[in-house]
This record gives sequence, C-alpha cells and structure tokens, in this order.
Amino acid sequence: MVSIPRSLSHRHNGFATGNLQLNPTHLLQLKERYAQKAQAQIEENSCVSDDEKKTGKLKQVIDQALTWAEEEEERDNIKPNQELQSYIISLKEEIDNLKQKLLHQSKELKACHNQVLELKGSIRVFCRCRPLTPNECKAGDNSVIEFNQVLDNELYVRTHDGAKKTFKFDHVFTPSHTQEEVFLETAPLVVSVLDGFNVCIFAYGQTGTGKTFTMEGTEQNRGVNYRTLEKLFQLASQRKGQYTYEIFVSVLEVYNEEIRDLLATSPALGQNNKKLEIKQCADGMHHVPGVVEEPVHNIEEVWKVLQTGSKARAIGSTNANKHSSRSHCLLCVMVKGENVVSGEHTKSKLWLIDLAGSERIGKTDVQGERLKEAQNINKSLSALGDVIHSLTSKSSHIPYRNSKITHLLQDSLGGQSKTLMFVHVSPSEQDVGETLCTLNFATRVRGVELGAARKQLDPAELMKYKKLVERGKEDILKKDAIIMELQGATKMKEHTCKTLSAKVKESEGLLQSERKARVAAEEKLKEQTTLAEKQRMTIQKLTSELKLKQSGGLTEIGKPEKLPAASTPSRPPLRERFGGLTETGKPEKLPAALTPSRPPLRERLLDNFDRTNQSNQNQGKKRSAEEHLQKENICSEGVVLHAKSHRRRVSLSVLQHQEQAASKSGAQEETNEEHPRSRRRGRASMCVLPQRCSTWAFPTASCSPNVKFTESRTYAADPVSLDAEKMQIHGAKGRSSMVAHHSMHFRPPYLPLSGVIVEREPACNEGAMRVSNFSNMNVTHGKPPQHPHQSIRREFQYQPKRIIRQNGDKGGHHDQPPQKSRRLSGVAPDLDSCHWELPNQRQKSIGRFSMVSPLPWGAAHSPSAHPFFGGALRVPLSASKPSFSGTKAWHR
Ligand SMILES: Nc1ncnc2c1ncn2[C@@H]1O[C@H](COP(=O)(O)OP(=O)(O)OP(=O)(O)O)[C@@H](O)[C@H]1O
Repeated sequence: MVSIPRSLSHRHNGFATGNLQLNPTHLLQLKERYAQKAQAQIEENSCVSDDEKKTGKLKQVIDQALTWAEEEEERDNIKPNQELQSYIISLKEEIDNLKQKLLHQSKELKACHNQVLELKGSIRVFCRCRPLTPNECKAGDNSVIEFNQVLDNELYVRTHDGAKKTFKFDHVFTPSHTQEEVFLETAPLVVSVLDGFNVCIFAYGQTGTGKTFTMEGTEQNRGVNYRTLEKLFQLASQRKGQYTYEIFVSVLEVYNEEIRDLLATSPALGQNNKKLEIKQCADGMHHVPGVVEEPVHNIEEVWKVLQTGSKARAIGSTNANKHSSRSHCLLCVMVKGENVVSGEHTKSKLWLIDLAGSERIGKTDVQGERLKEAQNINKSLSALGDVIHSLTSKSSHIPYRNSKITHLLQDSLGGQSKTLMFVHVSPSEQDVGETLCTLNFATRVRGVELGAARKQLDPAELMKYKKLVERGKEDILKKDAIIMELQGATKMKEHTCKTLSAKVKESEGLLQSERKARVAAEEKLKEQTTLAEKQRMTIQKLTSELKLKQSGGLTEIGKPEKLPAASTPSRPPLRERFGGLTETGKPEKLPAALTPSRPPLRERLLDNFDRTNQSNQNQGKKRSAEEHLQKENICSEGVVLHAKSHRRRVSLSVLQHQEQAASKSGAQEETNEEHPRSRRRGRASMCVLPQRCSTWAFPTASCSPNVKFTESRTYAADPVSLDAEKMQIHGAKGRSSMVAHHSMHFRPPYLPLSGVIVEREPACNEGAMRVSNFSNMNVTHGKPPQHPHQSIRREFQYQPKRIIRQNGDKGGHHDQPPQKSRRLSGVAPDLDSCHWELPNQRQKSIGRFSMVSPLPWGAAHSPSAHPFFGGALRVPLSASKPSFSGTKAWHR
C-alpha cells in the first residue's frame, strides 16, 4: 500500500501549526480527503507491481493529489503561503528526476527485452491507437483506451462493465504519436534487411483503424513504406565503398484470394488479369514468379512506384471506412547486397503488408460484392489467426496454405525472418469489442517464437561458390595425383640412381682389382720375361756347348741331322702302303702284314729312359721312375726322346722328325690327286684314348708343310694318367694317320688332363668338334683347386680337319654322320686321388701352358705364337741324342 509521504503530512501539520494564512482545520480536512482519494486510486491499480507503485503510481497519485489540492485551493480561495509553494515545486522537481531515471531504466530494459526477443525470434508487436475521428467526436464517443504515462509498452482498455484490461506490447503508440516516431521504432528492424535478413512488417487491425495510414501514410505524413525505403537508400549510400546494393520493388495485392501484381496493371502491359501463383524455390523460400520487380535507385522512384500500387489497389467504401482497403496489399522490397571486401552476396526480402481490415459483417452492413470481399478478408484473417495459434501451441502442422496471405507470409511467420506486427485499434467505445479481440489476437501473436533469424546468402552466389569449391577440390585431386605420380617417378629414379651408383661402385671396385691384377700380371710378365731371357741365354750357352759336344749327329741345335740312307728305312709311298682308298673319305684297312709292328710304348719309353740314364747309376731313381711310368703311363705319340724322373716329375724329351713333315707334304700331294678332301684328312692328329675311353686329342688341323718339327724339347711334367693298354694311335687305321704330332698329356695340376675334349657336333656333317678347354691350373696360382669341377671351362668350336672318334667306334666315313657323339668329361678319372704339390716357379710356368690351344696349326707355325710351344714354357734341353726309333712304329 502506498501512503502520502510523512514529509508531506508533516509539512501539512507544520503549516497548520506555523505562521499560517490558511485555516489549519481546513487543511487537515483537505489532507484526509486527498489521502483517501489517493488510496482509492492506488487500490484501483493494484495490478501493477511493487516497483511501479514505488515510482510511477506514487507520482501519479501525488500529482493527482496536488492537482486536487490546487483545485480546492482555487475553489476555496485558499492561498498557500510561499513555503508551501516552494515545497510543491521542489516536490515536482524530485518527481521529474525520478521520471527521468525511470525512463532511462525503461529504455535499458527495453533494449534488453528486444535483444531477448531477437534471440528468441519472437514476433514483435507494436500497438497503435488512432485518435477519435471527427465523426466519433461528434457522436460523443469517449476513448476507452488509456495509456501509461510513463511506460510506453502498455495500454488499458476500459470495457463495457467498467473494468480496465491491460495489454502489453513491444511498443504502444498513442494517438499523439507521429508517423516519424512510429518509424523510429521500426527503423532498426528495417535496417537489418541491408544486413541480409528477411524482414516482414504487417499491419493488422479493424477496418478504419489506421493500417493504411501507418504503412502508406499521406503525402504530408509519409508512412512506414516510404520511410523504410528512404532509410534503405540513405544507409546504402552511407555504406558505399564497402557494400553495393541493388533494390527492386514489387507491389502485390491479394484480393478475394487472388494475387494481383499492382505494378503490372498498366494497360500497356496488359497483365492486370494475369493470375499469379505462389511457388517454393529450391532454397525453400516462397515467391511469386512472374511478378514485376521494379528496380529503384532513389526515393523519388520509390514514391512513384508506391503511388502506382496504391492507385491500383482495390478500395471500397464501407460504413466503417469511406476508403476502406478491400484487399491485402503487399510491398516487396528485394535487396541484393554484395560485400565488396569479403565478396559475400546476400539476397534479402522486406515485406511491408497492409492487411485488409477485419470487420463485423453485421456492423458494416455490406451486401453483394462487398460481402464477398468481407468474407474473403475475414477468412484470410481467420487463417492468419489459425496459423498464429498453431505457432503459439507449437503444433506439428501449421496451416499456411489455408489462405493466400498466410501462404505468402509463410517465410516471415515460419522462421528465418524478423517479423513485426502493427496492431491498430480504435479508441472509440463503439469499437471496444473489436478492439479487445484485436488486442487479444495481438497478444497471442506476441507469444509466437519463430527462432533466430538467419542471414540470407544469395543462393545463386552460393551455387557459384559451391561450383568453385568443387572445381578447386577437383583441381586439388588432380594435382595430388600428379604429385603422387611424380613422387613415384622420383622414387624410381632415386632407386635407379642408387642401383647405378652401386653398380658404379662395384665397377670401380672391379676396375681397381683389375688394375691391381694387371699390375701384378705385368710385374709377373716382366719377371717371366726376364726369366725367359735368362733361359734363352742359358739355352744359347747350352746349345753352343752342345754343338761342341755333338759329333756328326745334328747339324744345328734343335734340328736333328738327317740319318744316312742305309740306316733310315725307306718308306713306301702312302698309296702303296695303304693300298689305295676303297671309297672316298674312308681309309682302307691295311693288311696286317704291311703294318709295321711297333714296340709297346712302355718298352720304348723304358728303352729311352735306359739309354738316357746310362750314366746315371742311381738305380733307385730308375726304379722309381719305372714304377712311376708303370703306374702313370706316359702318353706320347712316340717321339719321346727322353724321360727323366725326378721325384714326382718326369722330364720328357720330345722329338719331331723332319721326315714326318716331309711325309706330310708327300701325303698331301698324293691325296690331293685322289681326293681333294684327303688333304684335310692327311693332317690328322693323333688321338690318345685315356681311361674311360675319353677321346683326347690335340688339334693339328691346317698343319703347314713348312713347319719344322725337328725340334727337341723337353717338357717337365708329371706323367699322364693314361691307360697304356687302351692307348691307340687313332690314325693308324687309315690314310689319315700319316702324321702324328707330339701330344703331351699331363695330369693336373701341371697340365690339365681335362685339357681338350673333342666332341662331335651331331648337327654338322662336316664334323664340327667342340673343344672344351679346362684350365684349372691357370686359376689356382699355386693353390690347390677346391675341386676339379670348379675349374674354368672354356669352349671353342671350330671345323676340324678330321673327325676324332671315340675308342670303340667303327670309324666310318667322316661324311656320314656319326652314330653317336658323346660329351666326355674333361676331368681325369684319377684326379680325385692325385695329391697336390705346390708348384715351384717352373711348374707354374708349365702350368700356364697347360691349355691346348684350338688354334689351327698353320696359324701357329711360329712357336712363340702357339701356347703349347710358347715363349714362357720352361724347356730344358735334353742332353741326350735324339732317337727316331719310335717314329717308324707310328706308321705301321
Ligand atoms: N494515427 C492517425 N492519425 C491521424 N489520422 C489517422 C490515424 N490513423 C488513421 N487515421 C485516419 O483514419 C482514417 C482511416 O484510416 P485507414 O484508411 O488508414 O484505416 P484502415 O485501417 O486502413 O482501414 P481499412 O482497413 O478499411 O483500409 C483515415 O482517414 C486516416 O487518415
């Protein structure tokens, strides 16, 4: 409860007791009366809150009390003294101060409230009450609407039963509020259109309550529509440089549930009858395709457009309003904005809607077309009410499509936009019922929460950016693929580089080792050359000594003197000896009687050995040599002159007789007459058949008749490991066995028993032979071979002059393909059992020549060119006289 301040009572009391001009009793009475009145007033407004009682109501009451007091004073001619007057003035000042404070707090509260509403997305409701019209004043209508003098967001409606109903809105405009003041409250909402938000402002209310006045206004009092666009252009120009805006205006009308384009009503366009429909875009927004969107660049253009639309609007006269709008008028302002800095595009819409006025059909007393209009208007407003009700109750289905206007307002009422409703009321007591209905509806609308508005980015721009992003992503993917490819290629190249560098390193290592080996070989060669030189000198010395010692035997060193005719057995011509050829290429077998018997090799060798070592009384050595020979079976073609055993080495002196060469020449001539190919056959080599029937031979093809074979050379080597019983002179069977050259077979490691393998190539009728050369000596360099099979194998292929056959073969004509050619092992049969002896320098040198060259004899007529007779071979000359006894036996 609020009471009159004590100070006031006190002062009144004071006045009563002080030096007063007034009658104190009268003042007291006045005081009590005023206090009672104030109390009644306060009780009447008991709905207000305590805070308000303390501030606004209190002041009102005081004001009222003071007013009354003044009135009483005037009436009673009571003249307050000066003190009282000053007190009243100070009290007024105090009240004004409190008022200012309250207003300030109210503004702050409102700002906070607006922010809350903004966040909630509630529909804001402004209430505007028009003044009593002249007609209403004439009729003596009283205003049933009272306004809060301090707070600007509530009003009171006095009902018929005298009750006062309070309504609260976001703002309440009294009849005294101007158009400008109304727009000032609206402007912040409108401005957000430029920021890219959809905004909807619609005016609702009973017919004739001032909806059109608020939205359109008059030329002198421009309404929200005009002022909004004016503000938009003003702001757009202020934001110039940062934003660019394009503004388009459309004016639509929903009349009798039909949409009409008010800007297309020009007869020239002829589109006034065109029926427009509401469509939903891909972005979910609703729009009316085909509607005229007039671009406007200044407010003058806007005013023209608005006038055009206003003129085209359906207007009728009702009892309530002489110029009643019989349709819903919609002004659509499309704003396309671009942020120049960020490149952001927005496309926002501002709906400014002047709804048709609701009216009681009975009251307006309309008929015919007007009745239909009214029914449609009421129907659409009812649909609007249903939508609001569904939104308030948060129903799952909102009946937007029940009317054209709700369908059009779907985006504004359904969210994503900022919505403001102007609710218009009449102050007349005649309209109090409709006023209450309108205010109740507006209160419901105010409770609708739409959710926070969303910024409307231009979908076309969004699509453009989306495409750009997609293209960018594709580019990135492509570039990623290229990068991957390049990385792969780089890795490959790196790998190749690594491999190549490894190979280069390896090659460098090999080169290094080869260089070292070359240097070593060169050193060795030098050494050997020096040794050979020494040996040559020794040979020369020995030769000169031998010359002195020899008497009549040899004419010159290394060349046996021709024996006297009596001692040399005359040799019959080849044809006579062999009795001619039975067929080409196939030698006839000589009769046994004609074949001279040749002493066995063992005897010959032993004989030679005895003769050579007569002076040597060392019987132990002889025995061991004999045993050794028996055991090892030295193999030669019978020109062994001397065999000297020394430990495990046997020196053999080999002699080639000049006569052999002579015989060769003769044979060549003879065979040339008979058979051209016999020439080749005549140069056959001797074949020594070792154990396991391996065919061993030295190629002597292309033997040149000019070659002097009367050389005596001694070879130091181990005896060959040939089986003496199986050893045959292969050429003895035919004409091809005319000449047998020396062929020394040495056992490893000095000379490879595996020296030459002769093999017939089955595919070649001419008798191609494969010669495999095993040079295990060469690679050991003084070390025992790991295994004979690890020896280096070299293969040559050449055309032999004669087919060398394996022992046991029938020896058919060489033109005929051999029955079978067998590849023979080059490893000596007793190789595993032989022991290794570290070779000394001499042995090494022999070892180097262990390979038998497959070179044609003719190409190697120079002794130094042929490896077998080649330079570094250590050849100690035999001091014994050469014997030719064995030579005869060759030609048996
Ligand atoms: N605030 C106001 N101040 C002065 N005059 C007003 C005000 N509001 C309305 N009027 C006057 O009231 C009359 C009716 O107003 P208006 O035509 O705008 O009402 P309405 O709601 O649009 O009616 P209807 O729905 O029938 O079109 C007009 O002559 C107008 O000038």
